[in-house]
Amino acid sequence: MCKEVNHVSKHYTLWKIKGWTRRERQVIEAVKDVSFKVEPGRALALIGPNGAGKSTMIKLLCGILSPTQGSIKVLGMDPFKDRSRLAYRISSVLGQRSQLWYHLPPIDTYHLLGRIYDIDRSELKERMKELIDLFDLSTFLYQPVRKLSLGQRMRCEIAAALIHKPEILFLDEPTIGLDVVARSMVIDILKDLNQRKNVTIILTSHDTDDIERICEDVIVLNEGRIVLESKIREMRKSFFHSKIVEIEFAEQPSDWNLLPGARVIDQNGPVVRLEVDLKTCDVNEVVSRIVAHNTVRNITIQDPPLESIIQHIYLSGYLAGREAEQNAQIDG
Ligand SMILES: Nc1ncnc2c1ncn2[C@@H]1O[C@H](COP(=O)(O)OP(=O)(O)OP(=O)(O)O)[C@@H](O)[C@H]1O
Repeated sequence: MCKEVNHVSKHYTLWKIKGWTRRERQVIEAVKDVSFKVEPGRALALIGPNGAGKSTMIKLLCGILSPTQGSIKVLGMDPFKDRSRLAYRISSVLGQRSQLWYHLPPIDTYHLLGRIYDIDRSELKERMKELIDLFDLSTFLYQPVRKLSLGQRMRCEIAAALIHKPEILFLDEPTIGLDVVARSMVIDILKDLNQRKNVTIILTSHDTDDIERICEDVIVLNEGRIVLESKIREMRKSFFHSKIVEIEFAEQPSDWNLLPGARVIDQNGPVVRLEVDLKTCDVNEVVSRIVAHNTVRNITIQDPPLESIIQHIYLSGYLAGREAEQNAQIDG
């Protein structure tokens, strides 16, 4: 087992100043009784709306925070207590915590990290060459980090995280703010690391494209609790109760003759997008009726985007959480 999280909760305590002399204690339950396991070599996405507890969970797994309750084992160690021993075997790229020295060029950070991780000089040279080629860093390797673009900096940051060949890589929003090219490069590299080098990846992202391209497993958090733990493929299957039909009419449609269960979600001139609820109607029947009454240029039938499934899960998780809280209040 690569990671085991057992009934973990994390509370933050805030003190609100009330007047001149009084302080009021406020406890924020960022993670509530969370348990899950991750096998080596997997790629797991932690997703959820703002404030769901994703970053807190990543910080708990890296040993930056200690749990208020419960226990965590990463590679057989307690990440908080064995943080320095574990640091040789894991790595993290967390948005606000840069490993790169701001006023120095990335190459200097790489040499420094080589010393920190006791990497042999010739091995470090070889490793740096590999990473510089992989992330295409050569043109800005000697420029101070403060002069790099966001995309260049993120590539340098991930390369720095990989210098000691970690077995697990934690990433908090690795593609945020990157342009299409830099983003695609980062995604391809992470995917490759996971699939070919067997590096376990745990990431948080708000981007469904990142999630689908890099990860096979997903945990959805909402208000600190797990609301769904699944393989992405299965999540798609079990939540797909609709199809999206895009029709390009030869001229403005006169009679769509829509069945109950089909609804227009978007229209742009002669191009119309319908959502068909598969529980109440048959997509083929919807299409045949439209074709029988109109001249049609093109039809495509697609699954709805992963984003809409995730929205649905957030909403149902949110409602279930609210219901549980209300029931607890009534019982109490
Ligand atoms: N250092 C802190 N002190 C107090 N409260 C905190 C602290 N860090 C996070 N929180 C609170 O804990 C909850 C979970 O925050 P967290 O950053 O883990 O969520 P998140 O899912 O990563 O959110 P986002 O998607 O916005 O980054 C939020 O209510 C947040 O305000």
